[in-house]
Amino acid sequence: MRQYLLRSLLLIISWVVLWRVAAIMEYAPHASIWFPPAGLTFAALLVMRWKALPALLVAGVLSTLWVTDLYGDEVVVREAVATGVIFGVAHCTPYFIGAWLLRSKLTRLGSHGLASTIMAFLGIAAVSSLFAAWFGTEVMAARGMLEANVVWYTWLPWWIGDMSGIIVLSPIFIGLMSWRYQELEQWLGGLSFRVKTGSQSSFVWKVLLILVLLALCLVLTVTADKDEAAFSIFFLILPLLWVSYTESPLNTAIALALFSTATALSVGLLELMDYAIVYQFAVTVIAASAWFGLTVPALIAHNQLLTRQVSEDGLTRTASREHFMQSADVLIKLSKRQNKPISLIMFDVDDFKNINDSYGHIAGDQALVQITNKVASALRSSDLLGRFGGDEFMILLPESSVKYAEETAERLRTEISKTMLVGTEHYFSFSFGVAEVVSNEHVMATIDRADRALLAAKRHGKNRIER
Ligand SMILES: Nc1nc2c(ncn2[C@@H]2O[C@H](COP(=O)(O)OP(=O)(O)OP(=O)(O)O)[C@@H](O)[C@H]2O)c(=O)[nH]1
Repeated sequence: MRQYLLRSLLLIISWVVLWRVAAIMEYAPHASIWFPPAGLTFAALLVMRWKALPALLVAGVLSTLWVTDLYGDEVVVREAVATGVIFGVAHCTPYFIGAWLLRSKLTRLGSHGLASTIMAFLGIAAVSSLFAAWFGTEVMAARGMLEANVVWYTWLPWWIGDMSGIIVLSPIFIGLMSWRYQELEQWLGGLSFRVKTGSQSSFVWKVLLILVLLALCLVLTVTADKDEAAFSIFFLILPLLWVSYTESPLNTAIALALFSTATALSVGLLELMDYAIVYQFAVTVIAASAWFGLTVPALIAHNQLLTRQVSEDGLTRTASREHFMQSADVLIKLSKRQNKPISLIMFDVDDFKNINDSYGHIAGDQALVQITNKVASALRSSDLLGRFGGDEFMILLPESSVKYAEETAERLRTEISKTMLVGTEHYFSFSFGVAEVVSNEHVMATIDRADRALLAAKRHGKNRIER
């Protein structure tokens, strides 16, 4: 309970402070370039659910009391409190529904849905902020805080301000909260806001570059005083996408927060109110694109993982059978074009079943890993080692005659016969079958001949090489 009260108090203070900061950046009555409290409301409702509502309502009341003071309105405190509660309900209801929808979608998506997570977040942010702006302006008009004839032109910037507040800032608030609410990470679709250790200097340089470019765009707009100059801010999408491709989600969230705060503050300081809507759209569009940018490294990493899973044997990390066949096909064609010999070794662990039976299957697995590591370290980097299945492996030796392949097999046989299964006194032994790829032969035909030679080695007493 104490922890809940402390969290609620922190939420109220943060919300009111952010609201006051946004009020400094107002460019139309009740509409600022971007509205950070909307981002906090959305993040709080997403993470704390209904438990965030009391604190948000209190924050709504406090800000209403303050706004009447800021605008110099003469309002009875009791009336202002009632307005605050109604405003709080109008503000929270759309975000509560939006956060609930996003949360239930995220829990269904699991850990591979980063692109869908981001798409759902952006869509829900746009729709829920639309309703929040509509309800908010209607409440203010109904309570006499906004004249009916200005509702329309207040509503649109309010919407864009709230939307950019959510799109730009909710992720950083969610990130900060995810340090306390660890279960969050499970349903962020692979988005991790954990602080990465290591040098941050390249990130700092990127942020400085973004701020310098932003300053140049703003100076250009002040000097030229033309729409075309104001629109130059959209070029900042490039460095911000660069950040999202190369940095962690937390750093992307920090860069977006700094960029948007600097933009919003500058519009007020440099009196660029005529172009405020351009900056609002720029901040929102750039943030939305940057969030999508985050999916690219995640998709690449996922792709690499899948590629590794299909090209490597899961246990021994040697080439999978499919990958071996594909690579062998290419290597054989290359050798034939260069008129160079290419050979194949098949080998099988002798009496491997005994290892499983005597020491268990886990020890059998470890034996396979130990054996393949040993064999791989004794081969050239151009040789290809693959698992045919069970305890049977194959090696393709480019630029090698059958004689060289036999010598290699003998070297491996001698080496292996001196090797013991870790933790036991069991010495390994292998049988080998060797064959050279003859012209225009498919790799399967060579494998078949090498396999028959291997069977002959087994028949002739094992721990030997046959050709
Ligand atoms: N631990 C473990 N065992 C495996 C794996 N794949 C296959 N095996 C077992 O390996 C054994 C292979 O036996 P065989 O090749 O038929 O016979 P062997 O005991 O090696 O005898 P020879 O080949 O005649 O020397 C079987 O008992 C399989 O169950 C694996 O990935 N891990």
